[in-house]
Amino acid sequence: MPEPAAFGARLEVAMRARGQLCVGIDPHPALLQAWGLNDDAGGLERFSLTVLEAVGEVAAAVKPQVALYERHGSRGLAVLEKVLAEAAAAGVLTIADAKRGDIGSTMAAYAQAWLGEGSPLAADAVTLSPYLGYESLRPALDLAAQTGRGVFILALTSNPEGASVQHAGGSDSVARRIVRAAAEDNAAAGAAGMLGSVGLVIGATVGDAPAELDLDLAALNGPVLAPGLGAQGATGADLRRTFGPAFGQVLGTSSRDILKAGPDAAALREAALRTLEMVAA
Ligand SMILES: O=c1ccn([C@@H]2O[C@H](COP(=O)(O)O)[C@@H](O)[C@H]2O)c(=O)[nH]1
Repeated sequence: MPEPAAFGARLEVAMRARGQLCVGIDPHPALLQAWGLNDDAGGLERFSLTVLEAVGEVAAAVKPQVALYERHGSRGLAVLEKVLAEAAAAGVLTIADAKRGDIGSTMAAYAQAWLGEGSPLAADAVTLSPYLGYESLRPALDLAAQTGRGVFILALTSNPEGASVQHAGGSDSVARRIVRAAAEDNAAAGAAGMLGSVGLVIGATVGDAPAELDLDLAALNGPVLAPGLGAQGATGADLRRTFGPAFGQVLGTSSRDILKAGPDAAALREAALRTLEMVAA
């Protein structure tokens, strides 16, 4: 069977084959120190490539946290370019956690950077913030569709402060409108029986909010990236309770809880496998 081209289909195939786990690559200064690495570009590279080597064959995707590369300036971004290229060569999907969002003309430039063919920072998917208006993301939605890449749009974030914005609006909350808009984009693209490439971010920590806000995740027909496993306190049982029948669309994600097992690659891999078991249980 030829490899499906669109991101949603590629992610669905990876989740079926490997399970529903994305490992976050978050080179926090404290983790670099705990691994005996310098808080510089060299440390960043060693950290990131070790994580990739350890989990690249067991995770459905990896998610570099862009902020933690940006804090090292151009050298950090050069490391991120290398990590994205090595992940592609290793056959693991990449989600750049950049949370980009701006007016349309600037959004087009962000889209070219993270989703453009031949861009040194292009990932398989990027996280986007819709809080300048869902339609302001259109350049990224269009380019992702053209290049077979994907997006994850913040709907209900894992941090407690998110609710003040995302739950607002009564029975037709902000989050509900974002879910509906993403569903319409996936429906318009027609994913031929596979997940669409417009995904959402809904934290593993949000409890009953999807049901309380009447989010129609079946109609989304797209992937849901669920950060918050481990360090933020959420478990595999939380994922099942929060997402119910939509659990099959969910890609749980964990960073610090797995990364603290390093620098030994075998220990990192074991930590990822334990998290995978917890998600699957
Ligand atoms: O709602 C969100 C959106 C993104 N994140 C990001 O995921 C990781 C979580 O790291 P942990 O160490 O597993 O807590 C981090 O990069 C966040 O920026 C999120 O947590 N919540």
